[in-house]
Amino acid sequence: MKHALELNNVTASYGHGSILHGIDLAVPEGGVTALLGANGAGKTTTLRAICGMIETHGEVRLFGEEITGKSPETIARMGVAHVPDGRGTFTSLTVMDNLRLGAFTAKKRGNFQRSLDRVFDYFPRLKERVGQHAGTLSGGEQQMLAIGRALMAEPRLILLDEPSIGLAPVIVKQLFEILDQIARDAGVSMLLVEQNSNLALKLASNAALLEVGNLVARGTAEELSQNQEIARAYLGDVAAEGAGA
Ligand SMILES: Nc1ncnc2c1ncn2[C@@H]1O[C@H](COP(=O)(O)OP(=O)(O)OP(=O)(O)O)[C@@H](O)[C@H]1O
Repeated sequence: MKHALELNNVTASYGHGSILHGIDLAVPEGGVTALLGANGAGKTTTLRAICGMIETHGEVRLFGEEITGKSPETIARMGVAHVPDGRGTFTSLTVMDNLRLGAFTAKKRGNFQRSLDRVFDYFPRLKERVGQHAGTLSGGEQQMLAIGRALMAEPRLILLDEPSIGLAPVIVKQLFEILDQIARDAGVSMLLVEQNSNLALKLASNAALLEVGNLVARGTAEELSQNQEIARAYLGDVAAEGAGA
């Protein structure tokens, strides 16, 4: 199987003591992989390590090419788009200007209008609000904008950090349907960090579980859903009753 992303024995730190203790992880090309784990397990840190934002050792490969130690700008230009937790949109800029900034790394490779049309197809709400300041959007709209901005870069891999956080269940449902659509037809691979494990495992084809900086389980989303121990710890009682029964 071809991999969009591979992490081999990756350690990462914020300067004192390692947070990731030698993790191995793979994201198959064209699929969604969920990275699960409790608060503080190191999920966000893993995404930052992939993006080149923190000190990282071991081997990070993007479509086979080693990117360990490269700058965040280089990694972005190589096709990685990061949608951070907290969304990271520029609140004082309009929706359109945020989308323009997203296209910055795609200038040579892409077609601005085609990308914009595609983003508006996925998120018609953004088209209705092109002139509005991002800071005045609802939480769901801001998340749409963050994902739309990532798509403007025409990425090969999107790293999504807790897209569901702070959103009402009905908005989360809509958002995940669109993510599913994007994964199916945009030819992009995704690594999805989510606290909402049930939701993540429905969208993902593969999943991995982090516990305090160690990767303790990997497999298909179905395998992880069926694992009784994981179901008890991360998926709630109902799932635990169903798993392994
Ligand atoms: N900028 C930082 N400087 C120092 N330590 C940090 C920094 N950011 C995170 N950490 C530490 O790294 C560990 C992993 O944090 P991380 O944010 O990666 O976890 P997480 O799995 O994403 O958790 P959550 O689901 O709560 O966001 C935590 O112990 C945290 O305190």
